Amino acid sequence: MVKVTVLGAAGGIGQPLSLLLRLNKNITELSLFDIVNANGVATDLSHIPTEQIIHGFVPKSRKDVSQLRAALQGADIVVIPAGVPRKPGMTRNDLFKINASIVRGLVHQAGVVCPDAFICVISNPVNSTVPIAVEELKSLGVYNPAKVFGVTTLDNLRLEEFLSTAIKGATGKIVDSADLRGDVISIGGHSGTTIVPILNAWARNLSSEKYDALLHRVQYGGDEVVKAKQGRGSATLSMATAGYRFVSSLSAALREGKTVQEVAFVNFAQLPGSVPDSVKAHVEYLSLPFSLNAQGVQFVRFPTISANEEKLLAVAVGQLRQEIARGVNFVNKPKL
Ligand SMILES: NC(=O)c1ccc[n+]([C@@H]2O[C@H](COP(=O)([O-])OP(=O)(O)OC[C@H]3O[C@@H](n4cnc5c(N)ncnc54)[C@H](O)[C@@H]3O)[C@@H](O)[C@H]2O)c1
Ligand SMILES: O=C(O)C[C@H](O)C(=O)O
Repeated sequence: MVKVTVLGAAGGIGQPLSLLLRLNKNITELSLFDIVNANGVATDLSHIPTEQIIHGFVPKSRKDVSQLRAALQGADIVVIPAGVPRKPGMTRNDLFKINASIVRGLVHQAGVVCPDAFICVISNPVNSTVPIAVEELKSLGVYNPAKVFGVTTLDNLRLEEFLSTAIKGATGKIVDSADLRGDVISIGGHSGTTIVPILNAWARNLSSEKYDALLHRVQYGGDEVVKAKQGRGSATLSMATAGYRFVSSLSAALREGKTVQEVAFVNFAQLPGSVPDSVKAHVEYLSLPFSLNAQGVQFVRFPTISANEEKLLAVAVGQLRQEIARGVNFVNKPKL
């Protein structure tokens, strides 16, 4: 049995993500929570014939946590796309003021109700909201580094798709983006220069101009969507696809007992792995590839990277340090 709870299920990401999760046979129960309309979304999805149990939960008042707790009861996986998205001209860090408290409040209840669950944070700024989740779980004494993730899968989807397109443009070769999965990966964080695409031998297909264009597109793919949506939000459908890819991997690990390979933003400091001391000296969090089973992350693998990618990572780490510290301080600031 695998129960998934989506917090923010009625939103632009929440709805298509919930639809995809509704169709996944490894997920036996789907619980949808939002401050608005989660019952409507759950009722709509409940008409799709599957064996899955589905329920929607909406708070009865501003202070009511009973519905959130009911939604979280028995959850194996908690996915959090709750919060505000960007508008043109904003950075992800501009969302901190609102989303930090939302994520902290939701993770607090998850830590109380389902402390063993996998926690998957989608809400931005991921580089700060994940440290917030971690510090909140630490304060409750239920933190398990093997089970808390920032969902950076969209950076990998973008890299696979944009690289496949760039190779076709540069060489005429057709490379199915599915064949790039796992071979090219975005590491680092989830914003601008903190995103570091690792291309392996595929880099040889691109001139330096084409490489620079690809790098910019992967690092600023989010801005491309925000601009195109003209004030009506940020990536939702591609993000739902990305979130689904990540959650379906976790579900397969839980239901089928598989060991899966995934990439996400993790606190690697206490996890077994091959992260070099030169990186560990600066940050405790990075998006990195890892193997995962039903107990969580088993081994974090630091990929082989080129000299140029090393330089990009140094820039990423400098920026990440500040964004991680902002999240940590938000939870640990002294109470006045
Ligand atoms: N990690 C990524 O790669 C990635 C990609 C795209 C978007 N995002 C982020 O995901 C978040 C959501 O984006 P969206 O487009 O779905 O926004 P949206 O506004 O369409 O949906 C957000 C939903 O969250 C709900 N919500 C707000 N406060 C809540 C609370 N306390 N409890 C439960 N639900 C609450 C809202 O009612 C709304 O339905 C944004 O922060 C966005 O920046 C992250
Ligand atoms: O760009 C955003 O604000 C949303 C998301 O983080 C993305 O990468 O598309």
